[in-house]
Amino acid sequence: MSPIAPPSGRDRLRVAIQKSGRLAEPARALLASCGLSWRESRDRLFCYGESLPIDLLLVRDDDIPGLIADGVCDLGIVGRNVLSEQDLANRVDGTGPRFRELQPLGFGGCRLALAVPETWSWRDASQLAGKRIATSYPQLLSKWLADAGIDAQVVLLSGSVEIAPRLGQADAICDLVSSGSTLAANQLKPVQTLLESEAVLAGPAADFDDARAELMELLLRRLDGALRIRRSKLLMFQAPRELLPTLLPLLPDAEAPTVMQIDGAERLALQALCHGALTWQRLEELKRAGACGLMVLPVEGLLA
Ligand SMILES: Nc1ncnc2c1ncn2[C@@H]1O[C@H](COP(=O)(O)OP(=O)(O)OP(=O)(O)O)[C@@H](O)[C@H]1O
Ligand SMILES: O=P(O)(O)OC[C@H]1O[C@H](OP(=O)(O)OP(=O)(O)O)[C@H](O)[C@@H]1O
Ligand SMILES: [Mg+2]
Repeated sequence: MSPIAPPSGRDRLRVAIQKSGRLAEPARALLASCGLSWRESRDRLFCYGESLPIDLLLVRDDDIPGLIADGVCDLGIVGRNVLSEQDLANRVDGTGPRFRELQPLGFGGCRLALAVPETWSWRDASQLAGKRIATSYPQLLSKWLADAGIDAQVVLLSGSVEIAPRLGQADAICDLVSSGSTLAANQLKPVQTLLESEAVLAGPAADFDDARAELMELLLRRLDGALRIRRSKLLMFQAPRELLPTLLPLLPDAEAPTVMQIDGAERLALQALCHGALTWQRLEELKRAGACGLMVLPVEGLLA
């Protein structure tokens, strides 16, 4: 029997991820950091789970919600933008909800935004009334327009949406934005965010009632740990003892630091596990407040 046939025994978990594209490598790397390893099929479409009974199916990202809904896959890693669009479509045609978001995964960040030509002077969304808006996300756009009480025409395009105003196909667009450089290159400006997106773990609307429930719990627990480690950094620095009350409030998302005395009692060496973003700005603030020898180290493992 081919390993890609729909699973008959329900003692393995099948996770769909993007075969190639923006989410492919980060999805695989995240699952590998949860201790999963696989043996790849010759056609590179299926990866058999070796360390755990969790297999991968490598597909187009747009197919992932449908594969979950049809029970071909148990879970999937896909952008919230794709999941929400297909969820709305299912709700509109009366077949949904058929899947749900289980866990945001912290990569593939972007937003679905309305953008208009740079030459427009933008006041508010009522300016879109009667206009044509090009998008690959007709459900999300139509719902947003309906909620805002705006009557506009949705023009469906499957790609290269940003060029539509220049080609005279549309007056405005609604597409994914990350750095904003594609909009700028097409003389467009973002004016309204419809959805903040990132890659998410998706699963079926109903809970599993067999061995997959336990496997899913295990995967969610490991994902939670792996994501926490990714966000965590170990910060080390030295400071005069009397500056401690000034420095500690600059570490709001740190656990209680380990404090060691050096040079008698006057100088301290500190190490703090920080769970938020340790930006350059934050490090500069600490330095200005008297910390020196600042060092940020990645965390490889955490066991509370
Ligand atoms: N500019 C961006 N920055 C960050 N994330 C993005 C960006 N554009 C898209 N994404 C996210 O990555 C997902 C996959 O994008 P990609 O361009 O690889 O998709 P695709 O071309 O539809 O791939 P496929 O061939 O699998 O259908 C998007 O659905 C979105 O969630
Ligand atoms: O704000 P930016 O950083 O410029 O990113 C936004 C662009 O990225 C995505 O396209 P992608 O590069 O994946 O091309 P494609 O969708 O046409 O394949 C998206 O559809 C936008 O066009
Ligand atoms: Mg796609």
